[in-house]
Amino acid sequence: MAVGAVLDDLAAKAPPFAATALVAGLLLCFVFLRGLSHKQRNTGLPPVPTVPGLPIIGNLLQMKEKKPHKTFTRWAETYGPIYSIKTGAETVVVLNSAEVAKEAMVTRFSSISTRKLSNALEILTANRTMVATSDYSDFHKMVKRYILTSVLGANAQKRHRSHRDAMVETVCRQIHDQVSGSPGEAVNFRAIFENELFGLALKQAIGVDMKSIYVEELRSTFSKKDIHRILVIDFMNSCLEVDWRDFFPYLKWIPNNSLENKIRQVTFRRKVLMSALIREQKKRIASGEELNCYLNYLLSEAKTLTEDQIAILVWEAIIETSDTTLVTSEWALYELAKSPKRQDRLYQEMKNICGLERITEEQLPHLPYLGAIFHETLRKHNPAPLVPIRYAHEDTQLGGYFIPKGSQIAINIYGCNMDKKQWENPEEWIPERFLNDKYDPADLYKTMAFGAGKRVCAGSLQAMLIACIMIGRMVQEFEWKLREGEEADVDTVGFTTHKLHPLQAILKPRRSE
Ligand code: HEM
Repeated sequence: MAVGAVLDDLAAKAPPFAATALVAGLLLCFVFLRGLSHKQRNTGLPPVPTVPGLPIIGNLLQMKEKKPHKTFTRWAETYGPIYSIKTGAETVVVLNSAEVAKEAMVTRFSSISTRKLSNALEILTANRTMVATSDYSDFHKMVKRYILTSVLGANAQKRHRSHRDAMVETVCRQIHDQVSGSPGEAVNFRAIFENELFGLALKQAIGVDMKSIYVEELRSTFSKKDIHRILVIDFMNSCLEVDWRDFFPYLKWIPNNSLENKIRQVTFRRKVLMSALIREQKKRIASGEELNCYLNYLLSEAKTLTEDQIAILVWEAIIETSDTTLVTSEWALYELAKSPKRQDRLYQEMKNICGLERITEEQLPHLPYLGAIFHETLRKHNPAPLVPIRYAHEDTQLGGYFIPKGSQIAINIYGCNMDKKQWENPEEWIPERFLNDKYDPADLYKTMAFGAGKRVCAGSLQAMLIACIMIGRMVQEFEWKLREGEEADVDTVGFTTHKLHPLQAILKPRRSE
């Protein structure tokens, strides 16, 4: 429903005199409290610069472009690295430089540790049960420890190594088959990698790569493709659902049934599918089969969690493994396919270190150019351009400005990585910039791509291992060239920055399988 229609509806429901008196009373209280709170809060710090907008709706109309990170970055050129906007009744402070972003994520973390979720995300994440969406609390610390110990930490990643190695071999084999079956035809790398990466996610999370499952509640058998759609794609698309009540919380009492029903349906299908997957794995575990997976770990170690909480946490590990690493690998291969010189440089680097052998994870520290390609891809094509919104739960300060309690904080990582003061020619993909002495090759956090501080991404090691090996192997095996007309195809789509159209590249094997 449009905002105007909502306001008309409200006016029609209230008797005119009562409504006028009520509005006047509320306005007086508001003016009085505002004055009072200003005096109470006056810290001597100036308020953040604001982007001018319209009454009631604020800057909403100026954000029609579906990529707010780009709009925010453009505004930073006029209003500076920190400014505030109004999205309806909400004040959002937007941070666009590494300096203020780090201040928010590290120095002022204690005042800005709480997530602000949209109505859709509250439902989709089962009231913040995921590590990534929970508020910073004992629960968050406990579940972050669980996912690191069982899946994402360095030791856990060693235990899951065979799954990663097997996945890379399967992807290579499938691409070789396709290239030899239809030489000269463009290959859709995403279609192949997406399926195998999802298989890896399932192995880490529930112990097996499921080919299909029967779900009693839906009286249907679902293929692996269906499972991927329900667990990953439907969720990602639903994250983008905009509920106008997010911008006008005081109107939350007005139902928005069509949106809520849609979201609840996505949540229901995920719930029953996850239950079916977990039931199946419990049978395996009961039959004595040893499964090194997150589900097994949570069932035996996380005694205080409910079954529903375990299902959400296991699903979280699946969805997070399946998406952002795919986005990064595809963009890196797009850039390399566009740049034969850089592709050749990477090939030579690997030849020097690996000889005729296939690249291994142990060799990664000796392949600085491959590392630079990974970091430059994260910088330019960051899969998570905006950190999930936080809000200041007490008065605080950022960049020398006063930030009142209740402000939402949008950390624009894309903006930080496009900041002309920090990066020379930020629009260009130049991996060589990371070969500079000022960067420690082992540092995973050369850009803000993984966030920072206590809520830094838990999956950065896994993302680096999978993406670097996948990029390296693809270049060891094939010469990559973009299909004609692909050069300008740089648009993105989705909650993470998926390439709008899958990369289509012509591949020439460098050696036979
Ligand atoms: C290139 C790939 C990835 C990028 C760019 C990325 C980026 C991010 C960012 C920006 C955050 C938010 C940090 C914050 O709120 O301060 C985050 C959080 C998180 N990420 Fe990643 N991520 C990636 C891959 C992964 C993978 C593969 C996993 C797991 C399988 C993962 C698991 C998580 C978790 C659990 C959190 C929540 C951490 C917390 O709230 O304490 N990420 N990630």
